[in-house]
Amino acid sequence: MSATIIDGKAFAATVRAQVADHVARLKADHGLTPGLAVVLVGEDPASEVYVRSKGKQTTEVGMNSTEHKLPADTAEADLLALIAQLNADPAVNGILVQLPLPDHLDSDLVINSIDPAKDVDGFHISNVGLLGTGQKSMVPCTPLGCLMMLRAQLGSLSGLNAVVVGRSNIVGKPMAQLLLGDSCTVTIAHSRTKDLAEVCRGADILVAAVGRPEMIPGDWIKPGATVVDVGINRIERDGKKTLVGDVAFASAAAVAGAITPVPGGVGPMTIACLLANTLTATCRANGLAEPQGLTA
Ligand SMILES: Nc1nc2c(c(=O)[nH]1)N[C@@H](CN(C=O)c1ccc(C(=O)N[C@@H](CCC(=O)O)C(=O)O)cc1)CN2
Repeated sequence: MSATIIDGKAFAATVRAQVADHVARLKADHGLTPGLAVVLVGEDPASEVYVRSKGKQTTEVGMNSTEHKLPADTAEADLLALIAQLNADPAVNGILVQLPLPDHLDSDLVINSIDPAKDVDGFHISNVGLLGTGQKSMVPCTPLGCLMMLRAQLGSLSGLNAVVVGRSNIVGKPMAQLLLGDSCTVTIAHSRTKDLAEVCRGADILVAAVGRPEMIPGDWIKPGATVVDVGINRIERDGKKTLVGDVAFASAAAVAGAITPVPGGVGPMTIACLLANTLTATCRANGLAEPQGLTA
C-alpha cells in the first residue's frame, strides 16, 4: 500500500484564502479590520522565523499586524504591562506570545494574563477549560489544523480509534479533546506507555506529537490508518541538516492510508489556523456570525 500524502501547504493556502475572503467582507460590510499582535521575547532563531512568517501572512489576508520584539532579559512586569496594554486596545483582536519564553519568565502566568477572548493561541486556562468541557473556546492552532485535515481526509471521525502520542498542553491534550469532540475513542499515549507499539497498532487515526525524530516506524501503524505527524525535528543526516517528523516517513507511508509529511504537513496549518482564530475572535468581539468551517 502506498499512502495518500496530505498536502498541508496546499490546505493551508485554502484556509488563508477563506480567511482573506471573510476579512474583505468584514471591511466592506462592517468597516472592521482584524488586528493581530505578536510578542517575541529574545532572539531564538526559529521563533524569529515563525514570527516573521506570522506577520507576513497576517497582512497578506488583509489583517493588521503588529510585532512587539522585546530583549531576552525583559522583566516579567514589563511583559505583563505590554499584555495589559494590548488587552485594552480595541484595535487588537488577537494576542500571541511566541513560545518558548526565556527561562526567567513564567509562561503560565504570562499566558493567563492575556484576555481569553483575544487568546488566539487558545492556551489561556479559561480556553483550556472551555475546550475540555465542550464549550465554545479559542482552540490551539496546531491541533485545530490537524482536525481540519482529518475531517477533510476522512469525513466523519465518529467511532474511530484515535491514538495521540504526546501529552503536551499545546498539542497532545487539546488534540485529544478535539478528537473526543468528534466522537473518536481516544487514547493519549506517551513515553511511559506500556507497549506503545501495540497501542499505536490499534489506531485508525495516529497523531504523533512527541518531539522525537522518527520514533514511530511503519510496523507500529495499522494498515490503512491516517497518520498525522506533528513533529518538527532538526537532525543531521549524511552530514546535512534536515527536518524530520516523529514518524519514520518512508516505512509509515508504505502502510498508512494517508499521512502528513514533514515539512509541508501540519506546520503550515499552524499559522493558517492562527489567522482563522484571529478572524473568529474579531467576529465574536463584534457580535457577528462566526466563519463556518474555520473553527472546531
Ligand atoms: N505561541 C506559540 N508558540 C509556538 C507555537 C504556537 O502555535 N504558538 N507553535 C510552534 C511554532 N510555530 C508557530 O509558532 C510553527 C512551527 C512550524 C511551522 C511550519 O510551518 N513548519 C514548517 C517547517 C518550517 C521550517 O523549516 O522550520 C513545516 O512543518 O512545513 C509554523 C509555525 C512553537 N511555538
